[in-house]
Amino acid sequence: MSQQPIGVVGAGTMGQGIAQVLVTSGFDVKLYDVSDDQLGRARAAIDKGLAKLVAKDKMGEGDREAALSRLDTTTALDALRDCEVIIEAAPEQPALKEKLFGDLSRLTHEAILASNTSSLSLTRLAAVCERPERVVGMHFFNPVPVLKLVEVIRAEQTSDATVARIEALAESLGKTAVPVGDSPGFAVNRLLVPMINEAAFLVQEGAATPEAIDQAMKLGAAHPLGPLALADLIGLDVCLAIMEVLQEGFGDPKYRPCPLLKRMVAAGYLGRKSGRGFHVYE
Ligand SMILES: NC(=O)c1ccc[n+]([C@@H]2O[C@H](COP(=O)([O-])OP(=O)(O)OC[C@H]3O[C@@H](n4cnc5c(N)ncnc54)[C@H](O)[C@@H]3O)[C@@H](O)[C@H]2O)c1
Repeated sequence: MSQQPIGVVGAGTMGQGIAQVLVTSGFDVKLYDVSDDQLGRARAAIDKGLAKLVAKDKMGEGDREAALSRLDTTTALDALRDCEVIIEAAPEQPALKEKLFGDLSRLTHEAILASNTSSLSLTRLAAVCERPERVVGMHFFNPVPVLKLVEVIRAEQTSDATVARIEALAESLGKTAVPVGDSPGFAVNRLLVPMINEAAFLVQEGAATPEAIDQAMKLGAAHPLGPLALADLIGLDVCLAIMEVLQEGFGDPKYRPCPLLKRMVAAGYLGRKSGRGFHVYE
C-alpha cells in the first residue's frame, strides 16, 4: 500500500467517486477543488456513499470511520506537493486542464499526473508538462464506486513505468485496467456514443420511439439499459460534446452529431439531471 497520499483534483461527480474508492481501498487522499463549498458537498457525498456500504453490510462502521479519516480536503494546490499520484477530474475544458497540468508538473517533479478526461488528447496535455513521461490517462466510469473499468491511456510521451504504476493502482482499487491508445473517444466512448447518436437519428426520422429503441436493445442485444436511457443518464450535453470531439478528431462525416440531439441540448433537455431528455423524469 502506498505510503504517500494520492491527490485528486476536482471534487465534482467523478472526483468524489474516485476519492471514495481510494479511501475505501486504504489510501490517504488529498482532494483539491477551487470551491470550498464544493469540497463540503463532496465530503458529505462520500460520507453518504460509505454509509450505503455499511447499510448493505459491505463495510463495517469502524472501517467507514477509518476511510473518512483518510480524506483530507484543500483549496491549496500546494498541498498536493507530496502526493505519489495526482488524478485530475476537473471540468472538460482544454485550456483549464492545460493550465492545471503545467502548474502540477512544476509543483512536483515526482508525482504521476493522471487525467480522467473523457475525450481530450493526453499527448497534448503531456506536452505542456515538465517530465511528460509521467502523464497518463486514467479514465474511470460513472458511478465510480460501481463500474469496474479504468481505461489506461498512453500518451506518446508516457513511459512504461507510468503505465505499470497506474495499472497496479487501478487493480488495487478493485478495477480492471484496459490499455487504450490516445485516440479520440478512446475505446468505450468511441463505440458507445455513436450508437447513442444513431438512436437519436432513429427518433428524428420517426422510425422508432425512444421506448421502442431502448426495449429493442435490451431484449435484442442484452444491454442492461437502452441507449437513450443511458444517454439521459450520461447527460445529452456530454454525449454531444463527445460526438463533436470524434467529428473534429477524425474529420469523418460518420461522426456528425444528430441535429435532434443538438436541438435537445439547446432546449436544456439534458436528460436525468434536467428532468427531461429522451425520457421524462419525475
Ligand atoms: N461525469 C461523467 O460521467 C464522467 C465520466 C468519465 C470521465 N469524466 C471526466 O471527468 C472530469 C470531471 O467531470 P465531472 O463530471 O466530475 O465534472 P463536475 O463538473 O461534476 O466537477 C468538476 C469539479 O472541478 C472543479 N473545478 C473547476 N475548476 C477547477 C480547477 N481549476 N481546479 C480544480 N478543480 C476545478 C469544480 O468546482 C467541480 O467541483 C471531466 O474531464 C470529464 O470529462 C466524466
